[in-house]
Amino acid sequence: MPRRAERAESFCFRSTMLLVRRLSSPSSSRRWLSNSAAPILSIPRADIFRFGAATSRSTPVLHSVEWTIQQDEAWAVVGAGSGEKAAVFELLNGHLRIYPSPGPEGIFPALPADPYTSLAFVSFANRHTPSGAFYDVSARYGAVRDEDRYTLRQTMFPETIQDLKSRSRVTLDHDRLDMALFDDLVDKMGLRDLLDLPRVVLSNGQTRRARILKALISKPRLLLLDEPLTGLDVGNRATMLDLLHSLHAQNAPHVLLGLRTQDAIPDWVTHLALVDGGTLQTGKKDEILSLKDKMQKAATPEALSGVETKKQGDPVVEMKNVNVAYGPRKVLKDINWTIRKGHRYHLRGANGSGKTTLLALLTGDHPQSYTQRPPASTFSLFGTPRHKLATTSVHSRIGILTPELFDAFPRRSPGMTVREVIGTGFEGGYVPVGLDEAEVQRRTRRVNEILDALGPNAWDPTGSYPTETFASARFPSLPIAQQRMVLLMRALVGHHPLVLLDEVWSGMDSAFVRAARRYLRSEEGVGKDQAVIVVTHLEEEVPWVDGEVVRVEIRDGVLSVRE
Ligand SMILES: Nc1ncnc2c1ncn2[C@@H]1O[C@H](COP(=O)(O)OP(=O)(O)OP(=O)(O)O)[C@@H](O)[C@H]1O
Repeated sequence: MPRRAERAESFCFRSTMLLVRRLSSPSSSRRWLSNSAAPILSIPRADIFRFGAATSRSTPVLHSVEWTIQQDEAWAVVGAGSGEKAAVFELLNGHLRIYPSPGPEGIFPALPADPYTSLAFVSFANRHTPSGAFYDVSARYGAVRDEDRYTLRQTMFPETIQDLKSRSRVTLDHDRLDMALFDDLVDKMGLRDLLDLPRVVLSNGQTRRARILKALISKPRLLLLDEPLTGLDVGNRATMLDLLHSLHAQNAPHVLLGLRTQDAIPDWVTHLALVDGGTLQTGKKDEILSLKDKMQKAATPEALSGVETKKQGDPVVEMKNVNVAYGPRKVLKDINWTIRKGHRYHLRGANGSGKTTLLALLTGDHPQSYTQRPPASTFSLFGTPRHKLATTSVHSRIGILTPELFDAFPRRSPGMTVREVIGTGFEGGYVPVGLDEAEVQRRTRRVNEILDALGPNAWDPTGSYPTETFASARFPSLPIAQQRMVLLMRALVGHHPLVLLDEVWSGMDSAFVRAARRYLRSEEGVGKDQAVIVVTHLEEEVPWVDGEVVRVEIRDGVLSVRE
């Protein structure tokens, strides 16, 4: 019997078709595509430059691009480097210069004269926080800012809220607004129960579905979705793919996906655009797949010795009967879990099942981490009851990378250098600290060691990116995949007793993932005196294989541990 939440979040193809009929019904105020026979996209043959870069002297971002998308085709852009895939989406969003110029008719023959008013772009490959400003990772648990109180429903219609108006990326055209469509999509995307909760409390997967919903209710003609499945659990992936397929089949809207080279390609995708080394190979799926296979080397983990999964190793964390509830809403229920030194854990569970909440307890960021006390419950970290530890002391003993930390990490221009960012991992803070000379030397050695292991040597295919250039680059100026890698180095640099890695692979292409997995499997990466928890929905992203890893699963807030 499927669980209630699963039933609520699943939908059948038939009901999707009803929805699609609504999306494409004649009562819709506008037709989806202004010219029904013309291609969606047409770039005859061109080089692509940044605006301001001289054509004669600069290297194009993408060269010799030749790409046509017909209305009955379904395309995915597959990127070996997320920076390069991002460049393709920049091109489609009109942020790059096309040479020779496509002329007044532009590159979207089937879209209206100003195509960008009918195109929506949602990316999960890149962070979407607009400024480099710091925000509080724990805001979700305390609703510290006024805007954190806005419900999901309110943020869907920002024009109803004065101070959200100016921040809305997707502006809703009232002419196109269709409440029946909104209601249908809310049900099909399993968001009904969440509509009146503050937007900030939504889990990652819930937030991602909400962002796609927001784009769809603006009724774009063309929907660009970069890595839409990132962070979605297996059930929600299938649901989302079915929905996108049905919408695409009716051109309501036409959907173009962005995928990483290691991602599975949906069956209904007919054509691929493979971006690699500044070139874009376009064509039928099978032809391009054979090229892709050559690029993607097998990433099967090597045999590993020394990792324990038996009930040995001193406890790093002990949880007995730990609970988290918001009023009547119970999110974690009687959690019993001993996390031990030397053990590697794979934590999984459907979207909204409680994984992030559990991690927020472990980092001490969740206010209810204080309230877990005997006799009702026990919660100790590093041998001390949590309520007797200062949160900063907890932070200084945990190496961590999560989507929330990735978004929150300061990026105000010009920002810290890569070396400085990695160095902040020793203390777990966000800024470098003053130290005595011996400690500076020790830390410098360790930072150099990790830069050798996970810097450009490990993932730059050209071999021409000096580690020192990378180390002194400004963190905010790096492409997203490299920023993730730097924050992974920050999480591992201090050899902390507990390492928490939540969805660290999103936005990372296969070369980065291979390098990171290899390092995590080595003694230099994480030692026998450390416990590591990896959170991912995808088995292939777990660095360890059966026998090396303890499987931990949360279902609706109930945790089970399989040693
Ligand atoms: N302050 C809050 N009030 C009410 N519900 C909350 C609050 N904070 C979190 N929740 C709910 O708790 C549940 C667990 O959220 P959590 O982020 O831990 O899920 P998750 O397993 O990490 O999901 P995902 O895989 O999508 O990241 C969600 O349904 C979320 O909406």
